[in-house]
Amino acid sequence: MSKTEVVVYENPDLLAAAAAARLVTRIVDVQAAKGSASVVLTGGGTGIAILQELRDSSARDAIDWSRLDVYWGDERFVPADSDERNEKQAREALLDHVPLDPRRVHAMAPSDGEFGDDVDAAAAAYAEVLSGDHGDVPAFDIMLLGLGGEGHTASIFPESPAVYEKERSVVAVRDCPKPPPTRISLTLPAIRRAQDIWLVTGGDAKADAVAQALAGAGEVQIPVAGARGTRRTLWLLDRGSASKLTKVYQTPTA
Ligand SMILES: O=C1O[C@H](COP(=O)(O)O)[C@@H](O)[C@H](O)[C@H]1O
Repeated sequence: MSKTEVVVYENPDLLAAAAAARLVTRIVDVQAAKGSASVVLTGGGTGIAILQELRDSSARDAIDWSRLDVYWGDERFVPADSDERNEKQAREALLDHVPLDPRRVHAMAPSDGEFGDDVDAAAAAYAEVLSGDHGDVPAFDIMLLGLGGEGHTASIFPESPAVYEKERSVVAVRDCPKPPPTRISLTLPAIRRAQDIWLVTGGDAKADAVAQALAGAGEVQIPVAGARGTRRTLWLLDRGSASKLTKVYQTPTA
């Protein structure tokens, strides 16, 4: 299991800008080493702010966008044109502004897509997308994950059926405490296939969950505690979300 690293930025804007810069560097390094790279996106305020920062950064041109696979860690099961959809927000923030290969953008189905409102079928189809020809969930190069104040990550909520899932890589999620209630999510076993997991979040409302996860809480109560990469587990926080940590972590000056 990878060591946990924590970096605390002065404010949410700096956090988003620094995470975007880190993304460019990591994607370029992986592409140089292997030819192509894969990234798993998150929804949520910080996740989308990072994509906006990347769109506005001239360094984004260092990435070979045609050799990048894009996946999602979770999706809200709503119509394709809903503003709540993580894919729509990511497209508006970044994906529609860069020359990605559309065949390498792997979105989860919306509730008005080919599976209609059958969220189980949509989740099973995404599991097939992940397993592809090799039969295994990819060892994603970089996975971005946000978290909720009660400790959820992706759409895995505390004490919910999804947090107990050991076999499937993708599940349908119902009755979420946070709207919209129906979602699709990678499971913790699939999340733990990622090489790098970057947990990105800002604001005081996340401070308890961050502190509990980093203090070693169990993943059933605090699912984000179960998100660990095989190569690296990196928490990128702002002062608010880090405010209940007892240990002093690295705070960059710029
Ligand atoms: O609903 C979701 O929320 C979380 C966290 O979002 P935030 O806006 O509170 O930071 C996000 O990680 C997840 O992808 C999304 O579906």
